[in-house]
Parts: sequence; structure tokens; C-alpha cells
Amino acid sequence: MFKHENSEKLRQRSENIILGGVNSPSRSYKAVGGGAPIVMDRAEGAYFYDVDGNKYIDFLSAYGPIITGHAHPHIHEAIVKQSARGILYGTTSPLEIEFAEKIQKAMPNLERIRFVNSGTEAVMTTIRVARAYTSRNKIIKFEGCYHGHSDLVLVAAGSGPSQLGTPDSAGVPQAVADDVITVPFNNLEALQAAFVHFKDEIAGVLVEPIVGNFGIVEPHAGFLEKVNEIAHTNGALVIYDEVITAFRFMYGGAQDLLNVQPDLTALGKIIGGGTPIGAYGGKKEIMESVAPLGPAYQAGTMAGNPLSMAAGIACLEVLEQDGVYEDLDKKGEMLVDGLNALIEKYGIKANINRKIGAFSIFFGEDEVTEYTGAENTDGEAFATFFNGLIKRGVMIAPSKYEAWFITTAHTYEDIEATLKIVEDVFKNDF
Ligand SMILES: Cc1ncc(COP(=O)(O)O)c(C=O)c1O
Ligand SMILES: NCC(=O)CCC(=O)O
Repeated sequence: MFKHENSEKLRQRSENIILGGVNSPSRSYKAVGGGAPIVMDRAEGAYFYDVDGNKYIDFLSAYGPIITGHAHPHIHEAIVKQSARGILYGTTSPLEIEFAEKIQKAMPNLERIRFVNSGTEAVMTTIRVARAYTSRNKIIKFEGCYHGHSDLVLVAAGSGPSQLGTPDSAGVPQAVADDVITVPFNNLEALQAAFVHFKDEIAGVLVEPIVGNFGIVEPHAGFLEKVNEIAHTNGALVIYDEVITAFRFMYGGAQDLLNVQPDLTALGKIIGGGTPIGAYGGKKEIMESVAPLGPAYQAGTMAGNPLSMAAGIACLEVLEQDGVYEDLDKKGEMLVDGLNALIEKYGIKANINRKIGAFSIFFGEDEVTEYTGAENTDGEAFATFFNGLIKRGVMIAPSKYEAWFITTAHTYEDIEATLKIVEDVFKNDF
């Protein structure tokens, strides 16, 4: 069993200087019993090495951006090369044009693109653009989906589909929440009801086309098509938050995989090859609402920085190789089949949602198709599972709502080793 003495020591030092000891609340272990977050020393391929010298098979994958494994040689080389040529210009560079063209080739619906620095910024801006384009203010989003931490998306559902939201974070004014309606995912009746109630006020419907934020949850057949139909009939735009999904399940977005096209798309995570990035894009006519062509303002000192552009191009160059997604799918299938067999063998109440190389384990009897289902799963069982894994060398996110992400660097031996560790956890800790 691993010891985490150095992590524990660093926790104390960290908590005295970094707020809460973490630079993002999702990194704290509050939801899994409150232990000291493991402090990582380095990451390479499919592995993490912590400050106590322990080695982990990594399925956190930095919450999604890492799809080629850590320190991938091609991305590493691109970053090193670019750093010698300057990492921030504050001017246009050929790299950003090349990268935008590369993204557009993979996601042709993005007729115009802008780079920003995070998924939060990307989503925040698509909302502004939808509002500018439609001259309306209200946004509909889906319960349990996460769209970053801008005010508008830190709003929880009201008590019914016709209810306005309530702030989900201190510091978000009620006036902001008044413009957000939250309805259950996969529930067209609730969406329709919101449009009936707030007719002519809705600027856009914001959706994760395949949910990644209350586990992996796919839309029911026809759901996204209907979202488009209802929104467009009512003069509203459809915004896909593809911050997790783009380049995760195939080379392109969920919009290509599912063959449904939104009006605007927000990107992040994978497209930066591990460096900070976001991007948004959509139909030319709509995107032309943005400065310098249009009246909606969006800007950024770091936007399109050459380092992220070089890393992003290199990452897509890896992903566009033949067989990458088939390989992720195969490994995903092998791992999930193995997990399901162990769940059955040890009589664990759990079920798994998988899409290609991403999946989530829900500790509960029922299949999860919307947020309440995920919320009702057993958090204590998840905490036991998580703590069992990190003691034995498998790293996942410390939350029952997060997914496991397989990378091109994981080997079949890693999958087998992971299954052995999971078996040990089920046998001894449950
Ligand atoms: C779907 C989705 N949108 C937006 C974001 C926010 O991205 P970032 O953390 O880069 O600001 C996330 C982050 O997890 C996400 O999962
Ligand atoms: N699925 C949610 C995240 O990935 C959030 C990561 C973070 O904000 O640290």
C-alpha cells in the first residue's frame, strides 16, 4: 500500500499559501473523505509519479485534455521548438491560421473561429454572441452539465422548467440567474415548456452534446435534433459545449459523430495538447457579431499564443493518424468489460456508461440518463473505491461525477494491471 507522507507534508505547506491548498476546487479530496490530495512530481505517458516516489496509472488525464498521454514526444518537441521562437507575440502568427484551418477541416460547421484561453472563456463568449445575435437575454442549459465558472453558468435549476434559476455560487447576482433556465438533460417536454413560458426571450440553448460532467451520458436518439428544432422554431440559437467532447471520441466533434449541427460551438481541453486553451466558432453570419466586425466584444492578451497553437497542432497531428480512435475504443471496451465482470463477481451495485475511451462508474442500481440519476448514486461507495485505487496505484478524479479518460499511451498491460488493482479494492475494501 502506498504511503503519502510527502504529499501530507506538502498539503500543510500548500494550505498556508494557496487558497484551500488547490488551484481548482475539483482537485481537493473533500468529496472523498478529505485526505491530502496527492502531490504529483511528474507525469510521463500513462503514468504519474508522486512526491513519495509512488507510480500511478493515470485515468484522470487532467480532466480530459490529455489524450495522447503525458509528455508525448511529438507535442513536447513542438513546444520546445516554439519556445525558442518566442511564446507570446501579441500579433497574428501563421500558426494560429494553420491551427484554425485544421480545426475547421475536422469540424466544418465552425466557419469562423476565435482562440481564447480556457473552456470557461469559450462558453462565456458563445453566450454573449448568441445574445448579441438574437438581441435576447435568456439562456437555457441542462441540469448537471458544467460549462466553466462564468457567472451565467453557475446557476442552479429553479423548481420547475418554467422557473428561473438561483445562483449556484455566492457572488453570482440573482439578476444574472434570472436570465438562466435549467432543465433536465434528455427531457424534451421540459425544454418545450421553458420555451412556451419564456417565448421570444431565449437567446440560446447551451448543451454538452454528450455529457461529460455527471459522468458520461449520451443523448437519447433524436434528442439533439429535437433541441435544434425547438430552439430554431423559437428563434433561439443552439450552442454545443464541446470542451470535453471535441476530438475525444473521434477526430472532430460530437457534432460530427452524432451528425447534428449547432449554431455555435465552444472548444477547450484536448485542442491545446495540454496547454491552456479555449476556442469558439460557428456560422460565419453569427460569428460576425464579434469585434472587430460586429458589436459584441471579446479579446485576450494571451489568445492564440504561439505555444498553445504549436502544442494544439501537434496534438491534432497525433490524433489524425489512422486507428487512434479505434484503439481508444478497444482499450475502453477491454477495461469496461473487465470492470463489469468484477462488478458482477463481487456483487458490487454499480454500472458503467462508456463512450469510446471515456467512461464513468456509477455506484447504484439504475442506468444514469440525467443528473438526478447521477446525484442519487452512492458517494460513499465511490469514496471507498477512489481511496482504494490511489493506495494501490490508479489515479482517477476525486469525484463521482467525473469520467475516466483512456489515452493513446495506455497499454493493454496497463489495462490488465488496472483490473487487478480494482479487483483488490473490491475484494478487500468493499
Ligand atoms: C463541458 C465543459 N465546459 C467548460 C469547461 C470549463 O473549461 P475550463 O476549465 O478550461 O475553463 C469544462 C471544464 O471542465 C467542461 O467540462
Ligand atoms: N468536469 C469538470 C472539470 O473537468 C473541472 C476541472 C476543474 O475545474 O478543475
